[in-house]
Amino acid sequence: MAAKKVCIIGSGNWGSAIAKIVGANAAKYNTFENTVNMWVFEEMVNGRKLTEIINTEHENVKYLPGRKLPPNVLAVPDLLESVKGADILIFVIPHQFVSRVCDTIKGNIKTDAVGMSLIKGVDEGPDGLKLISDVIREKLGITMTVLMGANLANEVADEKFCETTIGCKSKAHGPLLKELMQTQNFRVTVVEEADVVEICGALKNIVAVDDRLRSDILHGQSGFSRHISGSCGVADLITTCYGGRNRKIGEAFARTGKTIEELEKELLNGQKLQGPATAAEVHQILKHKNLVEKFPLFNAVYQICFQGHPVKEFVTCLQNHPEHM
Ligand SMILES: NC(=O)C1=CN([C@@H]2O[C@H](COP(=O)(O)OP(=O)(O)OC[C@H]3O[C@@H](n4cnc5c(N)ncnc54)[C@H](O)[C@@H]3O)[C@@H](O)[C@H]2O)C=CC1
Ligand SMILES: O=C(CO)COP(=O)(O)O
Repeated sequence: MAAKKVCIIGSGNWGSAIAKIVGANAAKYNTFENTVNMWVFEEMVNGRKLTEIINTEHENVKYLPGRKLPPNVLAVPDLLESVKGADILIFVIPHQFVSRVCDTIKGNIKTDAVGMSLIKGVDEGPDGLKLISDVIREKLGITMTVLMGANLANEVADEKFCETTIGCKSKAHGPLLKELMQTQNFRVTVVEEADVVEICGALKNIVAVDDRLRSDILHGQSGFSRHISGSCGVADLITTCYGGRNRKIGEAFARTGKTIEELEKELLNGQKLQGPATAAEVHQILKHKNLVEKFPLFNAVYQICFQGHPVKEFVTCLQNHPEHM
């Protein structure tokens, strides 16, 4: 069987951490072509192109400083060139950019390529909530899988032990993707319920902004029960609430009174928050379905982030939680 060509679409904090793993596994296993393309949204860093820095110093000095990437990870600034001939496409960009990226590569990828989304976020479709993997599947017509878990990019890049969950409906793709992603310190469980895995990853970011751990995510959504104990479930919720960027900005927002945009610029050096945008998207979806009252935590996060409600008002949403009425 011909070796599979892998392309990573994205090179931010998580994209670069994943490139470290994927590059090492591609070099180790004959299943994969040695060179792994990584699409980089080109920018200048200290007067040099980021792609040039990555390809000479093997480090993404802006988004994952201090950690070396394997030399077989090739930074490619041209999106179409990066995906050319790829059998496995790993999508790992902030969710607000996914539609544009898919529109660009549509018709220029292998029709039998398999996609794996590491993107945590949602979109709004005509019937309500739309998964990002569905956006990609619809736009590109390829088989989609997801990988989500309690994974902080810097810790994964530092090879701290953690687990992750691949959601993959196809029995053929599961072992292939596991071989590509698993290391001694990044342990992969493959499950069939890809939708559950993905929705857990997307919604926990809203809770993390709130800087408090609550279980609203689970209310009335019994389909979650099987995987909630996996890495993609409560473990991810806890991890993000303690150590993630959404938590960091949420806390600074409450302390300083600055806007989310100001804090993102000030504290994240180009990295993108997913929680506030997801809160806004979920709010729209719930509003259209007359379900806002059933999700008081999501609503409170939305009102505090976007409607100027005071942070202290958060407790009101718990005092008036439907469960207590
Ligand atoms: N960072 C983390 O610890 C983890 C992140 N994720 C998820 O992975 C996804 C990607 O996150 P990160 O890699 O951390 O990204 P990031 O937060 O570091 O975002 C910065 C990236 O966005 C790119 N970018 C900026 N403007 C762009 C544009 N107009 N079009 C395309 N790309 C543009 C930048 O070049 C950079 O590569 C998100 O959905 C996030 O929730 C999932 C697990 C862990
Ligand atoms: O998804 C993550 C951890 O699993 C990262 O969360 P943040 O985007 O809040 O850093």
